[in-house]
Amino acid sequence: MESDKALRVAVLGCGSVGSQVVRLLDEQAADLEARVGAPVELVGVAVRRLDAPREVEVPEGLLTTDALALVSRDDVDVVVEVIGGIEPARTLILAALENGASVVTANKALLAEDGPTLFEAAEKHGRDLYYEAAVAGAIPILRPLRESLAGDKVTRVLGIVNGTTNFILDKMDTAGSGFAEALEEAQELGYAEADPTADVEGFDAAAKAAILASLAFHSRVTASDVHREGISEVTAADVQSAKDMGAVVKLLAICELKDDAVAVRVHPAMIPRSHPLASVREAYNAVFVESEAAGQLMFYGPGAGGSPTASAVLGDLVTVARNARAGTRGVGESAYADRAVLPMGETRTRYHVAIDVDDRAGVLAQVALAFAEHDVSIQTVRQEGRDLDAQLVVVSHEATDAQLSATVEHLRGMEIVREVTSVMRVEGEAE
Ligand SMILES: NC(=O)C1=CN([C@@H]2O[C@H](COP(=O)(O)OP(=O)(O)OC[C@H]3O[C@@H](n4cnc5c(N)ncnc54)[C@H](O)[C@@H]3O)[C@@H](O)[C@H]2O)C=CC1
Ligand SMILES: N[C@@H](CC=O)C(=O)O
Ligand code: NA
Repeated sequence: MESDKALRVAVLGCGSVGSQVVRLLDEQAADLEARVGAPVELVGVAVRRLDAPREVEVPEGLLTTDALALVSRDDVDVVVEVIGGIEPARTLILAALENGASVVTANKALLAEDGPTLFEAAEKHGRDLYYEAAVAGAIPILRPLRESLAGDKVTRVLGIVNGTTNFILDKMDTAGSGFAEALEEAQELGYAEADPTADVEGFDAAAKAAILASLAFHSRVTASDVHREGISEVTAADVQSAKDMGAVVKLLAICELKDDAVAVRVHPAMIPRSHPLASVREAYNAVFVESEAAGQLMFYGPGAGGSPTASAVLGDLVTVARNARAGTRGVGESAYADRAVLPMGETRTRYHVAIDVDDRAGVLAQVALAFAEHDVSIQTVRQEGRDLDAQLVVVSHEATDAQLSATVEHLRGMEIVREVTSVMRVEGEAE
């Protein structure tokens, strides 16, 4: 790119995020030009259907249904990929890089599945690949990990990284909404993925956890390395059980460095209401980063939605444009540490278990014995009597996940246990 020449941008996909990118490119044109030092010009928008209703008016002549032809044009400097999914997004990004364009993408699914192929292509062709929007929407979290903390040793990343599930859990907790009703609202607000199963079953959060862990621990972590549980099995009883013990249910992504290995997991967990993550409402996200020298850092903001996500895309676009004008590239992949991935069974967690039992003498002792047999120590027990049965709510101390799940299986097989009504991990001490 010559110093006074416009930076020419192609946008792939004009849905929730793409339409807001197109809007901001138009509305902020003067400021973008001043910040980059050259005009930022939209030269094409690839869509699936020319006549589909859109949230933004795309200038005459810019729409095309041939995304491959658009990225293959020799006058495109940057391709913004906001189609999502694996294919054709991967083919289009690789074609763009091969053709000499830099790429800005929000596609966590692709980065978590096949990031190395994209990074290697960017390296090979000497182009930038930026993806701040892929994790926690508008929140600047990848750039801090990649750049600001590059001199520190990150040991843990913990957060709420999926807006849709946080929105649903929040509505279940505060408004008593049903799951389906809350999901529909999240979809209407543009938070959910094209297939909301990706949100609800934790795939989206797992992809983000893989990206966070790769950057934090300088090692390649893919979606398949992440232990994943979604929120489809979180019941109103779990939400109530959490309430009863002064806690709230959140879908957490937890990336930890254990000696030289990494442990990465996504699952619902109960956290105390006094914990900072408990106050993360609606589609907001929050990420805690712990590092040796800096200590604890917290990043908070809108984690989903077209406009917040477009903010992160535009930020990357400005960076890529500045790099291009300076004839340089930003930092590439840093995956020099080839770390093993710790199996979930070896990860240390705590469990909350609610059990319906016969209300008779010795029951509590038998339940305590079941925990002891698996070497799991109990932190608290609460008992509520009913007519002929009782509910015991046990919160364990930390043990391996394998010990804890074996304890639950043991309880399920006991004659005095009528039903295990709620099992959930517990995270975070009250702050
Ligand atoms: N919506 C959000 O809050 C966030 C979304 N993202 C990511 O941003 C990307 C886009 O997400 P959304 O805008 O929400 O999805 P969306 O489903 O609203 O938009 C995607 C658009 O791409 C179009 N498309 C599909 N195949 C195409 C093709 N071959 N050529 C041209 N257009 C095609 C679809 O018709 C649709 O309009 C995804 O990777 C998503 O994971 C990231 C952060 C937040
Ligand atoms: N579907 C995602 C969108 C942002 O990444 C979410 O709900 O967080
Ligand atoms: Na982000």
